[in-house]
Amino acid sequence: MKHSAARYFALIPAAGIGARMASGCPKQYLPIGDKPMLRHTLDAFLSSGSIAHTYVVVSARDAYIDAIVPCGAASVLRCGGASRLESVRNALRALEGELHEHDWVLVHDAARPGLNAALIDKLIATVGDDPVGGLLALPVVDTVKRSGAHVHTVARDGLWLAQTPQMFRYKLLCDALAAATDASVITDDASAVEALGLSPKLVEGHPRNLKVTLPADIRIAEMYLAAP
Ligand SMILES: Nc1ccn([C@@H]2O[C@H](COP(=O)(O)OP(=O)(O)OP(=O)(O)O)[C@@H](O)[C@H]2O)c(=O)n1
Ligand SMILES: C[C@](O)(CO)[C@H](O)COP(=O)(O)O
Repeated sequence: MKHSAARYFALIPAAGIGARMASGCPKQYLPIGDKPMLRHTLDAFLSSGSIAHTYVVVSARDAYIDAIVPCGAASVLRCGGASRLESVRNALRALEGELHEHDWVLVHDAARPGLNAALIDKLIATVGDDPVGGLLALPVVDTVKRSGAHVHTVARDGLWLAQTPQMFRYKLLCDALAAATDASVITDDASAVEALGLSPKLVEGHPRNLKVTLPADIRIAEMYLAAP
């Protein structure tokens, strides 16, 4: 349920280099169908009536973003860091004084262009006024193996694959990320909140909201984005 007094802001970390994609430019600027990946992601928030404003965080040297963001449609924060954690933390610091402590922040990977307004509204409605927050995620459907000296199966009951957006109130998210030290362990916003002993709500997302990480993911994203 969306609360009329609540305000919802989107924060899109887009300061990565896409090393695993191994393309000529940062993957968030690769074309998917008729427009760059990041533009698809941005348009999902611009098409949602629930989002008061969208912020995109990029590296200080980013040479692509100005051609992507329609004038005034979103705010570009040139404070990207060496990790996703640092980029989000830097962006939250840059928004101090602009966001109120109870404002909701939906952090969403630029690399997940399949997001749509329906998934955004589902997350907002399902989280409601939860005291912690929540994230889109998918229940694991395959059998999971852990590699090592003796390969073994991990029980998949209760296992989910985290997606984004991950939504938390501004102050809680700032506090959680300020306390986070190891970007190799804190690989999403929810894990920083969990490290405080809190339990975010898991909201079932959709396979279309995949993270475009490897070259083969481009075709999958194109398929989903070609369908209305
Ligand atoms: N220093 C970083 C690293 C990542 N990201 C963003 O976090 C999201 C998820 O990260 P990932 O898919 O890993 O993107 P990259 O880090 O660019 O990919 P790779 O790990 O292959 O380099 C992406 O939208 C990416 O732009 C970011 O804002 N700042
Ligand atoms: C935030 C995330 O997309 C949730 O699954 C994921 O942790 C990002 O990982 P990456 O290594 O930064 O792509």
